[in-house]
This record gives sequence, C-alpha cells and structure tokens, in this order.
Amino acid sequence: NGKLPPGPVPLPLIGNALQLNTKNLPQSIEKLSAKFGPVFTIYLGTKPAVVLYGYEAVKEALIDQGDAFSGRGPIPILDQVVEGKGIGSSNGEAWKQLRRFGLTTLRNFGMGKKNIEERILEEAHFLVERFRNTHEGAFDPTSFLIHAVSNVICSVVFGDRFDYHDKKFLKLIDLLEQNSKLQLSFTMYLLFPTLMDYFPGPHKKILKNFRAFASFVSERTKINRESLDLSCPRDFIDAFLIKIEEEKQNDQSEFNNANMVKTTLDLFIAGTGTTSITLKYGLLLLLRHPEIEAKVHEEIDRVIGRNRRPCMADRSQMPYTDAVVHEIQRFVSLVPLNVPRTVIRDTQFRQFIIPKGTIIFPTLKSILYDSREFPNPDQFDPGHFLDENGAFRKTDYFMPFSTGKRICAGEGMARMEIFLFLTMILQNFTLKPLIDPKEIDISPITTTMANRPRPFQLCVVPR
Ligand code: HEM
Repeated sequence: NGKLPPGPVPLPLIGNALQLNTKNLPQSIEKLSAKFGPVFTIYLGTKPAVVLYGYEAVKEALIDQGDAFSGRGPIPILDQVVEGKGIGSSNGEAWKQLRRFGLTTLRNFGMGKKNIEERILEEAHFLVERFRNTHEGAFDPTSFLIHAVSNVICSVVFGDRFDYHDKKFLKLIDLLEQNSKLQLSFTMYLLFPTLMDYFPGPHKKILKNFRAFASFVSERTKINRESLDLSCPRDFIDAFLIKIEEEKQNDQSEFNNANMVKTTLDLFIAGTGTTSITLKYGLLLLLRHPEIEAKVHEEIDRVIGRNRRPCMADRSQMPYTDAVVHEIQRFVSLVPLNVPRTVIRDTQFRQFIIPKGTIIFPTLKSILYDSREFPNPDQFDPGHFLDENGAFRKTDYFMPFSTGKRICAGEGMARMEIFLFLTMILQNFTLKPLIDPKEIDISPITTTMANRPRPFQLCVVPR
C-alpha cells in the first residue's frame, strides 16, 4: 500500500518464495539486506513481514517503540499446540499477566527448598559423573546435555530432578529429542501454513510429540493439585495453582488450567533445546581452540581450584571465562532471525507505516555479527569481550536473548546454566577431539529458527 518499507517484488500467492532459500532463510535475508538496507518487507505467501537488520533498527523498534512491537508472531507447529496461550505465544493482557508471574516465580530464589543456582549445581554434578563414566572413550554429548538441561527445568517445575534412568523422564525427554532431530522446514511453514496442514511429513510427528508432552505435563499438574499445601509451594506448578486459587473471584484473570499447562510447556520447549545446543556448540568451539580451553583451565585453577564447586559469585573474578561464555553465545547466534514478533497497532516506524498485526523479524545475527562492534565476526575470539587490560568488556550488542519487552524470560536461568555447566566440566576434564583440531568444522547448520553445530564426538580426560 506504499506505506510498508520497500523490498523484493512479490508474486501473487507465493510472495517472495522464489527469492527465499527455504533451507537457509537467514542467509537470504542477509543477502536482501545488502540490497534493501536495514528495514525492508518480504512476503511470506500473501503476508507481509518487515525485517529489521542491524543494531539501530532493532533497538529503535524493540526498545524505543517497545510497546508497539511487543506482539508475538507465528511460531510454526507450536502455535497449534499452545493455541495462543502460555508466555511465549500469548498477546495482550494474558501475556502481561503470565510473563509477570513467570519472571517473578523464576526469579524467586526461595521457591521450594533450593534456589535455582543450587538446582543447576546439583545437575552439573550428575553431568560430570556421566562424563566421567565414559572412561575417556569417544561419545556424542547431545543426550547428556539435553538430560541435564531439562532436568534443571524439571526441578524448577516439578520440584525435583529425575534419575537419568527413570522411565517417565526418559519418555518425556525422548519426545523433545525426537522433535529436535526431525527436520522441519520452518520456512515452508511460514510461507504456506494452511497448505502444510494438508501434507504428511515430519511436522505431523512433531505436533504429535508436543501433544504427548502436554498431556504428561497436564497429568503432573493433577498430582500437584492433590497434594498442594497453599502455605508452602514446592515448585512452579504449585506457585501457579496458588495463583489460580488467589484469583478465583477475578473473571479477568488469566490464571487457569490451560495457561498453567501451556506456560509449563513453554519453559521446556523454550529452555531445553536452546541451552543444550549452546553448551554442545561451546564444547565443539573449545575442541577447535585448545589454546582457549587452556586459558579457561588456568583461570578456573587460580580462582576456584579443584576442590570446591564453582558458583555464580566466581564469575566476576573470571573475566576470561566470562568472555568465552559470551563469545560462544555470540558466535553461535542461536536464533539468527529472532522469534517472530508483530506490531500490536498501526505503527509509524521511520518514514513507514506498518499495519497492525504485520509480522516483524528483528534479526539478532545482524547485531551479533556486526563487524563495527566485533571485528572479524566470523572468528571465534573471546577478545571480542575483553578490553586491553584483560577485563570483561560489556556491550549492548550482546543480544542472543533479544531485547525489549519480550526479551527471553529464561535469560537469567540460561546464563547461569551455561556458566556453571561449562566451568564444572572444564574444572574436571580436558576435552580431547577425535581429529586434528584444525580440521574441525565449526560452521553452523542453519535452519530458519535456530543454528546448531555439526554432529561430533569427543573424549574427556579427567584432570
Ligand atoms: C541459550 C539459551 C536461550 C536463548 C539463546 C534464548 C533466546 C530467546 C529468544 C531470542 C527469545 C525471543 C525473544 C523476543 O521475542 O524478542 C526467547 C523467548 C523466550 N524464552 Fe528463551 N532463550 C534461551 C533459554 C531459555 C530458557 C532456559 C527458558 C526458560 C526456562 C526460556 C524461556 C523463554 C520464554 C518463556 C520466552 C518467551 C518470552 C515472551 O514471549 O515474553 N529461554 N528466548
């Protein structure tokens, strides 16, 4: 209508499908930005989507005009399971209430008997034991990391971790693992959502697995309800049940059974793959760069030693390790295009008018790989986060969790997990690659929604 930002000319019905590589949408968007600049429109089928490319455009939208850009856009498949409920997919008043509650409860370190740091450390201990039991043999770390990371969420949501051999736990994790292995063309789903529903394919299986996961969570909430003590919440579900009880008289309340199950599901889906892939990629990057691993070892030995467990308070004394953790997240750029947003009203942005409901991609890789802020962004270099004196260098361009009103609700938890899991692993082991480090391919496998490392195995040698 002449008010949206310009972009490649769309064709009827298929929009810009011919200009978009369905296997690597982030790459197509990078190419288009070279031609159309930091703000442009692409057509996903018949629907326009505005791409924001680079720090200035993303900041102007998500921070300076944060409220207008706070709507959630389509999340292929997941939308059909959560049906606009839970923190990640809801909008308007429901989202405000659920997000506020979720953040306070996750931040509430007094919840149950243990705080979140203790829960992570307990799990890190079990992870280290599992690594030790490989007896220096080669193994793929994927399952171990998924188990550890999901168990932290289990501990927060269900009050306790599961034993790694517990059949219920294995069933639950199997559903998540199956989904992470199934290759879904998110781009095809974004382009032709209705059409995809009519075709068979991996998306049907993913949907089935998510539904099975939701009924597991629903069963667990029943168990909690039967043994609930209103004065003593044991976990996230108890806290939610108490909130439902407190708000019983309020007909505007969003605290109900459906939102409880879907918010819990959100925590698993948004929190498991993201953190475990980051950790796995981190191990690969350290295998590729033994000289960086050696420096982390040296810092761990100096600050923590070998006889006590690391804790979050150590981080401020460990600028190099902190820089490595940040650089892992920057390099991985886990969610290159961000999770899609929408504008919640007709919105003037720069010289354009973006109609209410338009999909927005506030791209994150464009910021994490900005060569003005991170010289040689394609290189894995912790120096990107260190100043000339070796002190940690903070930068607003560190945005793997996005920014603004919908910034990742699990950021605090994820950052603790990555720091504590990684330092615990490196305190106890030296990583050994199966091939010459220089031969290791650290480039990502990129899909529309997430980057992940190429498959690999490693050995861990006790220190
Ligand atoms: C390395 C780990 C993680 C990364 C890189 C990551 C990244 C992101 C990103 C980019 C978003 C979209 C934000 C936006 O719309 O602007 C998001 C949303 C979200 N994340 Fe994370 N995340 C991680 C871990 C976690 C964990 C551990 C949890 C929960 C325990 C979690 C829960 C959520 C939720 C609930 C949302 C939706 C927020 C909303 O719509 O208000 N994430 N995350």
